[in-house]
Amino acid sequence: MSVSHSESELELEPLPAAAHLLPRPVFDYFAGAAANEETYRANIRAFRRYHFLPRCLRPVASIDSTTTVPPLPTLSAPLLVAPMAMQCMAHPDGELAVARAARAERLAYVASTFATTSLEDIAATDVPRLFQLYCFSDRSITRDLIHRAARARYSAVVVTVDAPRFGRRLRDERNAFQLPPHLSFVNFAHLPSQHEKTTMHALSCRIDQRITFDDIRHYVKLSPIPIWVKGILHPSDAVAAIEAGASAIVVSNHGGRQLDGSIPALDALPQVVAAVNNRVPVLFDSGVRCGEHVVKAIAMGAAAVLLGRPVLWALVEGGEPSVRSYFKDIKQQIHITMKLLGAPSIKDISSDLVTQVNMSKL
Ligand SMILES: Cc1cc2nc3c(=O)[nH]c(=O)nc-3n(C[C@H](O)[C@H](O)[C@H](O)COP(=O)(O)O)c2cc1C
Ligand SMILES: CCCCC(=O)C(=O)O
Repeated sequence: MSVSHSESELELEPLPAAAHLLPRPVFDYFAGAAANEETYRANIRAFRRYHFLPRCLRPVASIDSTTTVPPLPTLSAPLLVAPMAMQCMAHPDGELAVARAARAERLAYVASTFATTSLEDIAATDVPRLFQLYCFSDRSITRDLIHRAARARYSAVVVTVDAPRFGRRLRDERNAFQLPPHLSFVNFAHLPSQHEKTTMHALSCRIDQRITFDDIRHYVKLSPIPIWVKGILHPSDAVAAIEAGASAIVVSNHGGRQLDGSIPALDALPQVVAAVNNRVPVLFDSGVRCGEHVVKAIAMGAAAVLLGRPVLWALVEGGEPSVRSYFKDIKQQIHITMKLLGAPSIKDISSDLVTQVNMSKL
């Protein structure tokens, strides 16, 4: 029997309640991905191809999921909130609600360059924090953002390298998606042009399409705080980023929002981990939907995982309390998974505890 496209989508990821609470163009911006959204779906499906190979009779009465990814303070679990733009479209409290929930649960927050709350106001929540940076052709803007992040005591700057331009997002094109008029890109409040402060296209046109690893080297020298690189899939790029001075790598395909047809991020992880060879922490995002996914990524070499869209759905549903209860839920899922896997601490989640299904035998 043939399954209709929408039924197979629902099996992959049930439609979040947020779908009914948001204006269609906003929901589509959050949920959507590039072109045919194949990579988006493949990211989530990839987790089904890796299975746990649990160990038994190990002492699991107490589970410790605390994790340290320098230079962040110790986290209660290996979880960060992925940088996601324009969170005030999801809820009036936007970035502040998510940051406060993360702080309460001792998780870290990555603030987007294109946030609708200033990086200084996010810092005032005192959440363990990183600042995600898009590099602009006008280098004074980029330098200014780095120095502001350092002054606001962000632990590191996370440079996104998979978006020299934004992906071909057909839903946004169809909806002529724009930031709603009551919001603006407040990190750019000082720019003279009102148009640029409020128009996604105008700002994104300013992203530097010529940056190379030499520029990463340049920003590493210039930055008072460490530089991480987000959006790596190719192992050679991971090595080049480390040689340029990156202190951590985030394996990600931007949740399928950039190059459709890219490898599922989970499939890219083991080779990057092997190439990095413990020189710096490797983090992971794209398609993580539950605690079991987090533990699989850790077993495959990730030091920690960034949570994307599910955080937005919780934010839409009920602001800070809903985000906090989402964090509690996923931490509980991680604890149960670790217990049943026979891995009482994060360092016990070794690579032999996950095995890839041999597709030819299925
Ligand atoms: C609505 C939305 C906005 C995003 N904005 C940014 C951003 O400003 N900077 C960035 O580096 N990544 C951004 N991302 C990508 C996320 O950081 C992350 O890589 C992605 O959400 C992971 O995929 P998942 O949500 O399917 O798990 C965004 C993702 C979404 C869904
Ligand atoms: C203009 C904001 C774009 C943020 C982004 O990276 C994304 O939507 O994926």
